[in-house]
Amino acid sequence: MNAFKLLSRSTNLRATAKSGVAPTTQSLPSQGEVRDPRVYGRGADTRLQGTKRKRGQQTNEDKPEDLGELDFFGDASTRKAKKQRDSRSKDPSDVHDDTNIPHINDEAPEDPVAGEEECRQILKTHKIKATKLWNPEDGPDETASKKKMKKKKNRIEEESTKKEKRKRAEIIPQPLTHFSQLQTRYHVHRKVCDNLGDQGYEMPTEVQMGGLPLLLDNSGPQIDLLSVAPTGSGKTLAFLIPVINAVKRERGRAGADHKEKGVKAVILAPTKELASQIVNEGRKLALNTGIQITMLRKGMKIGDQGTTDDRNGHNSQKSDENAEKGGEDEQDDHKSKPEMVVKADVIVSTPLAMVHALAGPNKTVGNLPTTTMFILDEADVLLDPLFREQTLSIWAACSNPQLRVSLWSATMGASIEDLAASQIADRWAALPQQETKTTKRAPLVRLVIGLKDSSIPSIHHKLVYAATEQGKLMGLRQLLRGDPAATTSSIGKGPSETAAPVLRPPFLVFTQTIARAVALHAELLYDIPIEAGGSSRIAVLHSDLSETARDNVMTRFRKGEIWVLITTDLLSRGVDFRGVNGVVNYDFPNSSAAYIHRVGRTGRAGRQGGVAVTLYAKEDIPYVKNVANVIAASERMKDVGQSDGMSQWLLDMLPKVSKRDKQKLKKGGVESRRTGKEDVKTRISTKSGYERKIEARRKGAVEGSQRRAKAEPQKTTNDVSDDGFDGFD
Ligand SMILES: Nc1ncnc2c1ncn2[C@@H]1O[C@H](COP(=O)(O)OP(=O)(O)OP(=O)(O)O)[C@@H](O)[C@H]1O
Repeated sequence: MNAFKLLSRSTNLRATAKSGVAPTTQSLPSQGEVRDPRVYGRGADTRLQGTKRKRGQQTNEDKPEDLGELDFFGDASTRKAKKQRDSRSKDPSDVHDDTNIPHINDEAPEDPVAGEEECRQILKTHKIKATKLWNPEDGPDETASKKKMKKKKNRIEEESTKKEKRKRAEIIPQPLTHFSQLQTRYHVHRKVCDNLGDQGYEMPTEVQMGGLPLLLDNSGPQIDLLSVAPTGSGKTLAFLIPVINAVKRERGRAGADHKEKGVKAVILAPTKELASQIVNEGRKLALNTGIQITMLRKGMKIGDQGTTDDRNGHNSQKSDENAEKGGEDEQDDHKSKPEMVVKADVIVSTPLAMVHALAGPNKTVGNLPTTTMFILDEADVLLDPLFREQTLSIWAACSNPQLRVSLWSATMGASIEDLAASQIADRWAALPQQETKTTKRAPLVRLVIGLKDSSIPSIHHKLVYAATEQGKLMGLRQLLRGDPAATTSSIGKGPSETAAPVLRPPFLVFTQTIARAVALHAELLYDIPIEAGGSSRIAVLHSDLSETARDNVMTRFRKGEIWVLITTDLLSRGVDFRGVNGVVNYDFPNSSAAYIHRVGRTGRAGRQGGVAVTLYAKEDIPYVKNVANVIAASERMKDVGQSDGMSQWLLDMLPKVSKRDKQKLKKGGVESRRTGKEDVKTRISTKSGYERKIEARRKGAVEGSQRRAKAEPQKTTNDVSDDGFDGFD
């Protein structure tokens, strides 16, 4: 099948008829919305049987504190305090808070309250697991004193203390099985629920089923949360709904005239693309609520912030590998722009932009005394050594003792969890005595959806051995042609290779560095026939492009004008393209987490049929096992008969990846592909070494003659150039 047949099928019906390309029977993510956005237990009927309640009737069970029999961590005083808060917020005289106005969703389906056993069953079906990592009932938290243990023997004590302390008690939140329960059960502001309905959201995903009941409270989240949920499973809504509702509730209580100034919530994301996407989602949710959500950009300052000395100092440098790793990309030229003061309820930012916004004169660092919600999206990247100092300095700037923190990612290693837990504990320990007397420390809860740090089971994973760089280029060209052979996995044993799903545009291609993405783009630019749109169908996106150029490429890809987008890990995290049919790892990912996030750009919101093809060469073999293990785990979660299989014998044969190799790979990717380290074998080009040598010689000759021409007096036009160079042939 040639590229024309494949790529023109969606641009010219006649061509399809002529080319006879049968419309694909393979289900594809690009075929539009799916009814069931969940990853696990799809199609399961999660209507709660429980004890029926009359339509519109508010029963005691509605209020969070009335989940007494399920109340997994509040003691009597907490429940009583919540009851007082709730009754206050429902004061009929409170004209600003229209909680009392009949809600649009009063026609909502029955919303029975389920018993613990039924909840447990639903949570099990959808692989939702919530555990408390720390709870006021557990007594003083040793975490803060962890740092005092210095010697090795203490470390052994620490381990046993940590294990003993971590009484991981499973908690059973009442799952949110329909968005209408946001109003009937959690009194989420009507306008927020209307906006959710207007966007067509009906059924909560697993992270929303488990996360929203934990975070929704009329006075704002009452817990700190670590949430690990698969890529494309709706984490953004899971943290935006509680934030917007809490700001709206507070506004209602304070009354519009006395709207308290200052930023109420800070959301951090590792890249501008992701931050911009979160702002868009948030604005759609906050429509007509009066809530301001703004993305912090270079040179912006935050209004109404306090100031503290820059005791911590912070490192605001940018590094190239930072950008490659899906890091942020701000240049340090923010000083050149006039400062714009931002006044918003919710600020979304990359760490660097926020650090610059907080930096004051004479090394003072501003603080955010009114911020009570701090959200880290892609938290494992934000707390990775590359960003850690910036992220922790922003966390420290959130000085409000009522601060609630939530961390979100599809991958969150134990070290990140421990770092977050100790940061929360240390922060509490550092609060002034009078604060801790009047403020109750929040429980720390961990919510895991499915198998932690794994890839969604709906994706078809293919590991293809290409031996050399040239082999990878050939393999990619086969994929462009839609050649089924190109997705024949070297270590998979699909039901039959011909059944192996074919990679269809639009798809993403990931390379290790910006230079390689640019080179690959140049190499493939003319592979797509003019009739199918030619070079306009393929583009490259990386952090060295201007903001305008990046926005333009993102828009064209989202519109479906671009079919193949070559990029670096800049787009591997969080960025949501609903209709991406697949992902090609042209260069091997730097870690299993990078693999999970890259391939997670497809198969989002329950879409089926996504394909992930990973090309690997000889130099990648030492690292393949990590990715193969992720694929094997994902295959095991597939429904019976759906699995593409993973040859266990080959898995066992693959060399184990040493800790040192893992760290080296994570830090800079495969050595021979690093910028400036490439050699003839790994450089991306079909020009042979000989051709490149000739070209370089010619280029040198041209430069030499240009230098001589500048040095000598102008010759008359009929003089023959004495360097014998007569132009390119
Ligand atoms: N309840 C829902 N029903 C249908 N679609 C949903 C629902 N919740 C979220 N989505 C859609 O799912 C897609 C992925 O959502 P989102 O980007 O929040 O995923 P994520 O978990 O943050 O992914 P990642 O781990 O890659 O950041 C988005 O297009 C969003 O509109």
